[in-house]
Order: sequence, then structure tokens, then C-alpha cells
Amino acid sequence: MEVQEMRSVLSGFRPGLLVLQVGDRADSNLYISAKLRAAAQIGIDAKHLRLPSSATQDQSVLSINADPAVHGLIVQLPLDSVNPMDPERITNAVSPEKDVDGSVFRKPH
Ligand SMILES: Nc1nc2c(c(=O)[nH]1)N[C@@H](CN(C=O)c1ccc(C(=O)N[C@@H](CCC(=O)O)C(=O)O)cc1)CN2
Repeated sequence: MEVQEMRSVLSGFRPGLLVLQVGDRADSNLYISAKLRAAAQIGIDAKHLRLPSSATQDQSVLSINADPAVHGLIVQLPLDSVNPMDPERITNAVSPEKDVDGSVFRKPH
């Protein structure tokens, strides 16, 4: 369903997107700006959460998953942290319903 259609069917509903970044890479900043701009143009309430490069694994993803105002979540790669990070583990921690990139591995039933 297109965002406009969704908003008219679900009167006033505004989908929320969050882009999670760890660190401050210039290339990631550019990609994120483009994503936020594109989302805003089609009526998505897009936000950017930048964690410091001292951030640790997936606690942040888990708390964002639980936020009902975040309907879609993008974990911007690479994760630019001074701590060991397993990108697969982090992207797989994204709730499948919120997985904008379609990168969550789901076990077949
Ligand atoms: N969460 C994600 N992180 C990263 C992704 C991603 O898809 N999801 N990909 C890259 C960075 N990136 C977007 O974030 C990205 C990098 C390069 C390109 C690209 O090569 N685009 C094409 C043009 C495509 C077009 O105009 O339609 C090109 O430049 O030739 C796109 C996205 C790492 N992190």
C-alpha cells in the first residue's frame, strides 16, 4: 500500500521511520540524508538516531523495536564502532515487521 493511501485509509496515520547509525562516517551521513529526504517527500515521519562510536551491540535495536511510533527501521551499515560489532546479529535483531531493508534472516517454518 502506498503511503498516501495508507494515510487516507487510516485517517491521519503517519508512518514513522528510524535510521540507526553507529559512529559518524561521512559516506553514511550522505546516504542517511538521502533516505530521510526521500521519506519526508512521501509523508513518512523519518528520524535519524546516531549513536556514538563507543556504542555496544544490539541493546539499542531492541529498545527501538519496542517503540510503537517506529514502524520501519534501517540499521545503516557499516557500524562504525570501537567495540566489536556483528552486523548480521544487529540487522537480525530488527523486528521483521519493521525491517525496511529486508535484510532480516527468517528461519523457514
Ligand atoms: N542499511 C543499509 N546500509 C547500507 C546499505 C543499505 O542498502 N542499507 N547500502 C550501502 C550504502 N547505501 C545506502 O545506504 C548505498 C550505497 C550505494 C548505492 C549505490 O551504489 N547507488 C547507485 C545509484 C542507485 C540509484 O541512483 O538508483 C550508484 O551509485 O550507482 C546505494 C546505496 C551500505 N550501507
